[in-house]
Amino acid sequence: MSKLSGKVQTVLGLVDPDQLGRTMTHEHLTMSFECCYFPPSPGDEAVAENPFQMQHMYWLRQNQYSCHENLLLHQEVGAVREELLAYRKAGGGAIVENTTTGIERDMPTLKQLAKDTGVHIIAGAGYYVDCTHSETTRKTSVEKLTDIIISEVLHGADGTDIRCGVIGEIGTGWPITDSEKKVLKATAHAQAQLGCPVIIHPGRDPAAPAEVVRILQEAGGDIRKTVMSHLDRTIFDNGELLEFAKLGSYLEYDLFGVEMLNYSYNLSVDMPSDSQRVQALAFLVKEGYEDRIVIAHDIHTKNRLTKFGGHGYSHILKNIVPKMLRRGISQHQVDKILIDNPKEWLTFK
Ligand SMILES: CC(=O)NCCS(=O)(=O)O
Repeated sequence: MSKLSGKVQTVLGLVDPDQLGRTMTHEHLTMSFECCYFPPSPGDEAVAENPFQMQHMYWLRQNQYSCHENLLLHQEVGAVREELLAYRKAGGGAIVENTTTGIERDMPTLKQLAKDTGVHIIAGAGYYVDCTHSETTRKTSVEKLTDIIISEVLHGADGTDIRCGVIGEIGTGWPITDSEKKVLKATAHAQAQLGCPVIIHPGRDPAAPAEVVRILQEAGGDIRKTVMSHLDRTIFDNGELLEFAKLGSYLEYDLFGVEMLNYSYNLSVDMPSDSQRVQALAFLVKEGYEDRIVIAHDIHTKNRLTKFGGHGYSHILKNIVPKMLRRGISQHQVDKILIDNPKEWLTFK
């Protein structure tokens, strides 16, 4: 049995799973999303150059990916520190920081934030989507990628001795590219050796989550210990959702706070509102999946911080939990979603 077994690995070291408390399973505290810049519509260029003004706030909320500066979350460490202190005050205990190689993971800053705020921070190992893979990553074998991921968990990431406690978010698009398939296989191999949690960013197609599960399973991954992220922008039909749920992964609704008319990355998608997200949770609970649901905000742009008029990391605790209770999800079920399920997932086998 490894020394990780039965523990959760935070950036400050191993902790007893009961110490975590309420946990957001998919956030970012410092990262760059420049890789996914989406040019503004003709005529909007001037606003996009100077978006952080009251009269531009609605535009920014609707076009968060069309402004370079908005994508540089790593410039806001001070604001994030304040937010984490507020998150603790609101009853939060832990945050899974999903920034992987390709979107500027910053392990020393995560460690400092954990020290400064008392929030348990669990960092992610592995690689983001194909367009962020370096030439070296593309040429690296599955075996070598597996070794790198394992080393990020056992010894530390990015030349530090600060260790990751989860693999992911592992980025995939649609269709899944060869390089992404290689990373998925390495993820499954590493998970089989470490008994660790995994979290996946699927492509924007209803078939994408199940295809990822198939690849992981074939490579020996543990689907019961895997979170499928971003279901709110990926599977819209309740029948398809139940079909996917049967495969056994954790089901993550992680875009709480995002309400937009046009989803730049897939205009055929109608991004749900927070009310619709709560309806999806209530549906899954009614269908017996209360042990498999996890939730978060996936904050990855500046405009979503309270400093810039956004909802911040405490939105779920302050606003969504009361709404869940009003829509028939019991306090016991809320606690499962926020405390017990993340704890089970994050504990090494
Ligand atoms: C950082 C990240 O991957 N966020 C997800 C954005 S998406 O629009 O839900 O794909």
